[in-house]
Amino acid sequence: MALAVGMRVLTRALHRPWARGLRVAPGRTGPAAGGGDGVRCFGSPRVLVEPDPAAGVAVVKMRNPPVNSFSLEFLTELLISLEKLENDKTFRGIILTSDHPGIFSAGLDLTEMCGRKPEHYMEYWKAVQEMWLRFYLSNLVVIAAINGVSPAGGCLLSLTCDYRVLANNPKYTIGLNETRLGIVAPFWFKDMMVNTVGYRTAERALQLGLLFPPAEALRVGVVDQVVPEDQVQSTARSVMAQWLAIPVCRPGVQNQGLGRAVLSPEALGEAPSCLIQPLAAPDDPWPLDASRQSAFPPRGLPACLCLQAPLFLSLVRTLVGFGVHPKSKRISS
Ligand SMILES: CC/C=C\CCC/C=C/C(=O)SCCNC(=O)CCNC(=O)[C@H](O)C(C)(C)COP(=O)(O)OP(=O)(O)OC[C@H]1O[C@@H](n2cnc3c(N)ncnc32)[C@H](O)[C@@H]1OP(=O)(O)O
Repeated sequence: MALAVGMRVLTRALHRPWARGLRVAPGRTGPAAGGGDGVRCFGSPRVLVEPDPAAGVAVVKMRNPPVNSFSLEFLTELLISLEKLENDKTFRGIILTSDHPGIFSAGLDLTEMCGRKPEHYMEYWKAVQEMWLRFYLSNLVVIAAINGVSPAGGCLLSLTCDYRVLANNPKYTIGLNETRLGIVAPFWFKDMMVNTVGYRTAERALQLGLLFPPAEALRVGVVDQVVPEDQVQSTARSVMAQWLAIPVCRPGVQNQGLGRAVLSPEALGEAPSCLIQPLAAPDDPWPLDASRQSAFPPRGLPACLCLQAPLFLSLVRTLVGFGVHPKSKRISS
């Protein structure tokens, strides 16, 4: 199904350039409607923040219809909300969830990744990386209350969190399914999965592009807890309370070298530039660019999903050389 949707979206974007960027999220700008106990919600058109200052927690709800895909606008608003909360000493934790139960996030916005100018790909890719790094390195405790399907980038976002609670609905699958779309998960997606579920499970999951239903997701460890749908929020709240009872939870874990394992001190220093380069060097248009599709057309894949040589190398590195990337060595050491 994901493959079919991916193709549909890409084809549509290539043929209807006028439609790009027109998905407007409904909702309020500036301060939003009042929350419970007289506390005001705030946020932006695509991200709603429901603060609970007494608990030191804010619920961050993604609302970028129809599927909470990571458009550039959405990523920007999400990061601004995160920064606001980080800069406000009232808050020590956030619960990340979707405002549309049924879909946590469809991941990267496929319409951002084709038919655009190279500068756009650079900007978009930087925003994706920024999202990953900022959530992964946040000084706030982040709990994912996953109330819907969560493929690819949606899964990545939840992997940046300290704890994942998934609603027990067989439709709510989660995983890195990129290979099913004929694209490859960047090595840092892979590293996040390796850190979470271990090497062999991650290897198989990425190669086959597996989307795990709840029971399976729990078994392999992609999520930490599976609960009835109506208990996702309350469970996330109690987990948060547990974390916040630890005086220095996030920094403490980092100092012990337990969490945030992908980002060793060296990796942190070099992350932004070294991550951008492999996929979007200035003279190397985005691999999905329709104008450069002929170099590597794997049989059975539509032209718009064909990989270019640099991406192909990256694919080989991920699939065949799983674990030989320098960053993987850092993880296992
Ligand atoms: C070369 C690239 C290099 C590196 C990138 C690698 C990393 C990539 C990471 C990613 O995240 S890629 C994106 C992967 N995402 C998916 O595979 C999800 C695809 N979507 C779905 O499976 C389903 O849409 C769904 C999320 C399960 C929801 O299903 P539902 O039946 O509820 O809705 P429907 O399929 O009808 O979709 C509604 C609407 O939304 C559009 N859509 C869906 N996904 C995306 C998306 N990722 N980006 C942009 N738009 C998306 C879909 O086309 C429909 O639009 P329409 O109503 O106008 O037809």
